[in-house]
Amino acid sequence: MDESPPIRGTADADASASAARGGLDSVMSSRVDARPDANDPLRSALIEEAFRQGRAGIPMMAIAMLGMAGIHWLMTDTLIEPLWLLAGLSVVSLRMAMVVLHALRRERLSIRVRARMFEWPLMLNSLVWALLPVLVFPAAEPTERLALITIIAGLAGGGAALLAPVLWPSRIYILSLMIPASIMILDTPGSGPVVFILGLCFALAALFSHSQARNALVISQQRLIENQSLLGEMDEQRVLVERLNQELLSAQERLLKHSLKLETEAEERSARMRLAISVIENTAEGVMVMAPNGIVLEVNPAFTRITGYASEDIIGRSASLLRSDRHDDDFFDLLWSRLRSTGRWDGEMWSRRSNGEAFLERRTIDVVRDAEGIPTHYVSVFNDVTEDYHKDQKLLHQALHDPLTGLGNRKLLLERLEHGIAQARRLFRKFGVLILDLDQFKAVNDSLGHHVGDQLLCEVAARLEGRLRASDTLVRLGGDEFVILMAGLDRPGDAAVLAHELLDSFAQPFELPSHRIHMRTSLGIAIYPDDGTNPDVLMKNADMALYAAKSAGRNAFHFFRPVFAEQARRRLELELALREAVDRRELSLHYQPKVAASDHSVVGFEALLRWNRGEEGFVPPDRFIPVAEDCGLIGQIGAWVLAEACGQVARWHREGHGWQRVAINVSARQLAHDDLVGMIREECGRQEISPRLLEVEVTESCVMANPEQTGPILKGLRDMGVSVAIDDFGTGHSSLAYLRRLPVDVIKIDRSFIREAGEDASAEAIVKTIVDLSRTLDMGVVAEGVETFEQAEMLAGIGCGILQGYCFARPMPASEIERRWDE
Ligand SMILES: Nc1nc2c(ncn2[C@@H]2O[C@@H]3COP(=O)(O)O[C@H]4[C@@H](O)[C@H](n5cnc6c(=O)[nH]c(N)nc65)O[C@@H]4COP(=O)(O)O[C@H]3[C@H]2O)c(=O)[nH]1
Repeated sequence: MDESPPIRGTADADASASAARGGLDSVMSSRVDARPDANDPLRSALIEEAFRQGRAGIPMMAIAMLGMAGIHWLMTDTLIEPLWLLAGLSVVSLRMAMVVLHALRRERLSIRVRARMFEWPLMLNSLVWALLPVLVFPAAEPTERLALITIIAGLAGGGAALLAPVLWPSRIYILSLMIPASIMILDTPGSGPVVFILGLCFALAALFSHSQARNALVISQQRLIENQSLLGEMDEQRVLVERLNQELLSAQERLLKHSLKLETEAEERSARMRLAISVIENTAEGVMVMAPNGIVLEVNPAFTRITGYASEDIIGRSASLLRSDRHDDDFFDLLWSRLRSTGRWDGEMWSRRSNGEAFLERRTIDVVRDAEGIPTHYVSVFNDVTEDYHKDQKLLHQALHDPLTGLGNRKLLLERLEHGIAQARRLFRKFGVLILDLDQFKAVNDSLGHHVGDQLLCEVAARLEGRLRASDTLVRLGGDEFVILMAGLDRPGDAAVLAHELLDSFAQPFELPSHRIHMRTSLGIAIYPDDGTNPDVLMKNADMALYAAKSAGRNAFHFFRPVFAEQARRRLELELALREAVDRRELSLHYQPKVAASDHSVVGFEALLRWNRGEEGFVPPDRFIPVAEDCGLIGQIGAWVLAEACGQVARWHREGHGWQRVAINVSARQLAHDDLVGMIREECGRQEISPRLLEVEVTESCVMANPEQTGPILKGLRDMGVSVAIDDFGTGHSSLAYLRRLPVDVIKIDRSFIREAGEDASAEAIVKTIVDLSRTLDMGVVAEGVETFEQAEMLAGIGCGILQGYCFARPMPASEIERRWDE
């Protein structure tokens, strides 16, 4: 068989059809399938058509066979016809089986197999038909032959149409029917040659009509295929279009969603933008946006509020307009280099407002860059911290300065000391520390009130400051203590010069709004590095020098001497021992009688404190009482003295000695700090003795230092019945006006006057004056330190009623008193 025409696309379908119409050759060249797996839709369609037409032709074929065999068999009654019929029907069955098989398995079979399934049974069928004339004609009658050939011709004609889908098997089929029959009829008498020729002609006509039918079928199949292909393509296009439509729809949907999202985002962005703008507009911090060249592009209202520049005054101008002269170029170089390297600068800087006023701002500058990282803007956010700065400065000043005088305080002193020492060490210079303490300042404070005391301190501070160099430092340590640091000393003598000047400056009284006050001062001086190389040691040594100056009689200055340290050490030792002495009961009271000048009878006793340190013997009260006063032990000791003396008075009274008063000594500190009146009342209550049996001796200097404070206390004592005596009278500077007003019962003339009275007429005159004074003031008078009978006589002569002294008895323990006076 020839090659079947290739399947053409839609574009050349018409050309293919005309080619098919154009000639038998082209049609003949179409065959069912020459290649095993050729994917040939035309061939496939022709095979399909062949099977389809076969479904109608094959039953007809079976009927024709039955008819032919039946007719002839009835006439001849031989076995040939049944056998032929059997063979024929077998072939027909085979073809039918192929038809069914094809219908069922068509999809899985190749075109070639499908073609063979149709062609080969057809060839067998052709053979069966070719045998029929050969088997039947020799014995058949002429009419019978004519009838058979007519039927055969009919079958051949029908096959020409029905077998149009296949080419050569159809032609073989037609020729197999017509050629044997025509040949076998040739010897038929009469009509044989004519029928022979007619049979050949019919065979040719059948072949021709088969070609025509096939040609038409091929063309129609091709068109059908083309149409189907077109339909398929159309379907594909439609599917494609639908898919595209779907994609378009979903793209539209996505686009819609995206645009909605973009719209939402744009709305959100614009809302955020509005919010950001409103934040920037309303923030308390100044905001300034600058171009990379420093030109201001935008500012917010806070900027205007802080700097005073309205936006129209600053926008378009250089930000350097705000620059103050408080930073040098190095500052700004550092700022820009930090900004360039890190993208941000933050810190504090001084800027200038539009009115020229400098202000401190805490500023952050950020670099804004584009996608390529090139700076496009600088955004500066700042707030005015000038007020905070001034507050901090004020706090710092407060932390380092004395609020009353405005001078530096202890903290500043330590800072300056450290700095001064470091500097002196570096420059190999000396450095002076002068501690200054006002003499009797407490008296001013107590007598005139703290307000006046404060005024005095301010005046003192101002006077001291006026005497110092700028390089010196003056601080107030607290109370009435001042410290001067003298930097850059060449020799210690320079400090002495200043000390002299300062002492001299105190010669003039201080004029306060309501008072004129004479005030003196004492100074202690320590020199770096001679007297110490660290602040603590220098301060301690200067303090010791001050103590020495005060001990030496005040209104003086002292340089530190190592001996002071030794004295201080001993003092400290004494203090520690005294603390233990109280616990160890090393303290005791001795009693010295007071006698009547008239008959030397005992009228009372003075209780005098004794400290027996065992192996070291008795420590004089003059040594340890100032220590007890300084270290605060005097309160505890005084309470013990009071209790002990009251207890002794109670015992003596219980024992019926009948002695009168016992005097106890009370220090200035006890008067100032303890509730003396309450203590005595309580103690008398506890011992069940009358306060009238007690006398309190207070030194004249203590009373006169602060008569306003001591006056009420003494009055309280007197109101209770306690007798009040002024001790060491004549040594202090008693104001007669005060003395008159003070609630005093007894004046004790200091023993120094008594001692001198016998030798010095003026001393005797003083004693007489005091005695007269006491009489005038209606006070008792006691002469202490009476050592001789001459003194006793003289005192009795001038009217001194009571005498006390070694002349009569030394201070002695209570047991000794009892033993001597009981005798
Ligand atoms: N040269 C000489 N001295 C005589 C004579 N008669 C008495 N004295 C001494 O004179 C001092 C009198 O006491 P004061 O003037 O109150 O002076 C006392 C007093 O101010 C203080 N004192 C003594 N005991 C106490 C006490 O318990 N409390 C307080 N706060 N001070 C006391 O210690 C000072 C010294 O006391 P004392 O050493 O006991 O010295 C006593 C006494 O022993 C004499 O004829 N010649």
